[in-house]
Amino acid sequence: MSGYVLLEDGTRFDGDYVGADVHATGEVVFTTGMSGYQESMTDPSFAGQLITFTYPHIGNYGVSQSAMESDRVWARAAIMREATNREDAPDAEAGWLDWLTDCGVPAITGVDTRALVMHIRDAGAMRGGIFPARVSEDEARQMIAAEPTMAGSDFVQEVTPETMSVHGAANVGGPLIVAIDTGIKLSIVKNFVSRGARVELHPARTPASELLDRGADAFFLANGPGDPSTLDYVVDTLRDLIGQKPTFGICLGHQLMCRAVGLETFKLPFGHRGANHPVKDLQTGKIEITSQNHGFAVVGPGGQHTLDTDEPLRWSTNVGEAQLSHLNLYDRTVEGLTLLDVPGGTVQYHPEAGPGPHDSLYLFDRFLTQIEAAA
Ligand SMILES: NC(=O)CC[C@H](N)C(=O)O
Repeated sequence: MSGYVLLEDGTRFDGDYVGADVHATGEVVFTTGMSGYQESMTDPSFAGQLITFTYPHIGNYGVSQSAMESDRVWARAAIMREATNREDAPDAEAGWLDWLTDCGVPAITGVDTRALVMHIRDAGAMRGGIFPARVSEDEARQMIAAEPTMAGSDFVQEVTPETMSVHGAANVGGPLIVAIDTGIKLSIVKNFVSRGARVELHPARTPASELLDRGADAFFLANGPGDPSTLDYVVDTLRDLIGQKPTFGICLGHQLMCRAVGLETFKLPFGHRGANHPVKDLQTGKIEITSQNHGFAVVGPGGQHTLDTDEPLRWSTNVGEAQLSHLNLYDRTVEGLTLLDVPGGTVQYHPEAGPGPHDSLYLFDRFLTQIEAAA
């Protein structure tokens, strides 16, 4: 069956409709990861977005339960150059296209993804959709226009759980990490649990007083979808938590912690999504190849979107001194923050690497050591 991708600026790409026979609208973004298609589709940070895969052949090792980053697909659609439903790969429990269909998620193949990505690179990520050919371009345009823009949208409301859940065994004797679940990836939870920690995931609107009453050894701020500037309710909570116990934030959590200590966020033109982003640790000078998935970033302490220095800038905040810890070497945006007077830090990238290189797993060990030292 034929179908097409339409962007809000009228750009159209034709292809073959696969997966569920329904249309999808949202923000059209691209990821350069060469693997991890299932992890990306089930990462709650992709809520509200259609993923264009730059890797030209998707589905070649199937899907499996162990690659789920949450209990469902959050991305609204997959846009691909070529797709396969291969079911006989060593770890495959199902074929990629059968799985998308069962999950009710539409997808399109045969798309000139190179041209689509170059267009988004030049024009910026924008609203768009995929549609079966029976939907007229006029109807499609109206559906796209009815979609809220990503800037200004709070998608955390959509992905945050209604009730608290606990992960990891109580009898291991490890620390209790109390997390605000703005859409956490399961591989982050697994990284904490495999290091002996217990993790509580709390709904995003849980008041600080309740979180402080949990007897936490540390607080954690998760990844998640949408525009960080809409999440004042989490930032306010955080201001009460930072300084009480070691606090670590990843991606959306980094953006919210940076906001809590006085920095602002802005929308990147087309975002960072992939598993090959070089990041410099400003203290050691070491470069990590990182996994990334974000459309917003933190404005530097001097008000710059991109930093013209490799110095670990320091400035004072409401919780004492802070220091820039990491820098993106592609576009020189802020990649991390260390709090110097209270135990805490953040990274914009994904050390859990689900999917991606394992260069940054040390950050989980470092956090656990920090928790131990503060106990
Ligand atoms: N992976 C994430 O946590 C993404 C954070 C935020 N939604 C952004 O796009 O910048």
